[in-house]
Amino acid sequence: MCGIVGFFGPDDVVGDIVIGLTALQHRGQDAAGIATFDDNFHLHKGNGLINDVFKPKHLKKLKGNIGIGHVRYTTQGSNDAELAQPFTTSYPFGLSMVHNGNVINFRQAAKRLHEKYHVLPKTSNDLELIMYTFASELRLKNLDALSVVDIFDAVETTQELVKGAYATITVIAGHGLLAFNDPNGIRPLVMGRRDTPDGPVFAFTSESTCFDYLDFEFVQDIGPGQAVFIDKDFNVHFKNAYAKPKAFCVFEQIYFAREDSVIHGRLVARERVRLGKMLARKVIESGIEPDMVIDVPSSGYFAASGLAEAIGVPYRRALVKNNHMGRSFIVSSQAGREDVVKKKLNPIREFVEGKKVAVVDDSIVRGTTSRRIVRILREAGAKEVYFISSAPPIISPCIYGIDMAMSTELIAANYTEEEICRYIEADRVIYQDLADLQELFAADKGHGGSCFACFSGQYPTGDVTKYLRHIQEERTSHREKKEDRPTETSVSAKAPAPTEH
Ligand SMILES: O=P(O)(O)OC[C@H]1O[C@H](OP(=O)(O)OP(=O)(O)O)[C@H](O)[C@@H]1O
Ligand SMILES: NC(=O)CC[C@H](N)C(=O)O
Ligand SMILES: [Mg+2]
Repeated sequence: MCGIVGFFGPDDVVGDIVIGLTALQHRGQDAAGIATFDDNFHLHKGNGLINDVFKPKHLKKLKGNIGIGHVRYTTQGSNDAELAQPFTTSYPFGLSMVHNGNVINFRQAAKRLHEKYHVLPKTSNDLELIMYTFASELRLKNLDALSVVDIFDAVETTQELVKGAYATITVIAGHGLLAFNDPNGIRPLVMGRRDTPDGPVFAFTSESTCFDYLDFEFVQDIGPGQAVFIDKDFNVHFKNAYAKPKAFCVFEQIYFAREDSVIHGRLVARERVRLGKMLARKVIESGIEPDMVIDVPSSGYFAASGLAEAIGVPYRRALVKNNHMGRSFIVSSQAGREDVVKKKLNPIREFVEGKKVAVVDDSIVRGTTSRRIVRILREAGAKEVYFISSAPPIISPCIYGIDMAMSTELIAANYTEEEICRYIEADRVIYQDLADLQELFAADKGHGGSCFACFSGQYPTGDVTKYLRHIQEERTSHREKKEDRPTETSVSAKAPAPTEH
């Protein structure tokens, strides 16, 4: 996943961009980049967190009243700084683009770029496919009198040709700021506005939490296939939604997005409490009788508190997180993920000693976190440990921007619940039911359609068998080359062989 922002107003926007990106740091930790435009594009990007990449001397050079920013969590190509976003191209007009998501017809789109538009992308970042397809379509218009219709026409052709998930923001130099989403609206993108004495500032960001920090009014979500263009006179133009069914990523609600964001009318924190409450039925049916419910920080908290409330068992924060460690799940190697998990969480012995503990996390993906948590809780004296996931078993790769691209690395795709329970050394593992999750996010409940592909194997963009095969082969050969072989506890190249304890 990545985080994207774009701002356009009467004054320099770099300050807003930095604050916006900082609020989105949970969406990407590999790299960060900002491009602004005054008479020229000013671009700075590099590997690391916002505070590592942007020093005052860089920010000083990022002049202009229009600009975009990106925090990257790699899903295509390498982690090299060269592949960090934004990307820019000088023709037509000068364009700079960022995106969140993942293109799934990479080869076909690259071939078309080469054969039809005579463009050779410089890197293996899928952003180039979106940007050059859009740029090439725009080039076919009358550039002396470019109209909003022309821009939306080029967007629509791009949406037809480029398959997958992509929420995008583009600066069109001298013309304005454009945002558009893929036809299914898989990734989040919201629009906001702040009025100043000198005129309005418009913003597009991955999540609404940015607007709270920046004092912006939320205007609307950018829906499936929708595009919004702010022209140079600050007029706002809309291209309506695409005819495809909306398939918003439900994993954003479960894990990825920040709890204080509102996405498609739903406050993420509230949905997580609901997910926790929904688990009560399964917990009661299982016959376990925990003395306390605890959460796995950071993202297990709201579900844990919901479950505790629903089953009438005290909630305690009994795992302390080292706030200097980021998200483990978005670290790109298994060894790195294990290292983060190890340094990140520490149990409070006095709270758990002699207790039957129900520990709630948002999800079990590769099993790295859950296995470690159960172990440290036992070492701290817990009598029994029940591991409870507010997400259903993740059985299929995500091909839309969350880096769980191979089924071999998904523990639930390869093992039964009993085997997983033995592997993580828990006394019981309980998962959310998929049917309950689908009921909570049903189309008729205001959310308007969700993507459940990682839980159900049903992909909203059609038959993706070829792409899944391609990505499995590519990742496996990449890992073999890097000799990132599985460690004893690793599930990165093949899910673990469950053992008895
Ligand atoms: O089964 P795994 O492969 O370990 O993946 C699942 C874990 O990864 C995420 O946590 P992460 O540490 O990334 O972020 P968080 O601090 O926001 O919970 C998620 O919240 C789970 O705890
Ligand atoms: N997670 C994302 O949204 C990644 C965007 C893009 N595919 C990249 O790797 O840079
Ligand atoms: Mg976690």
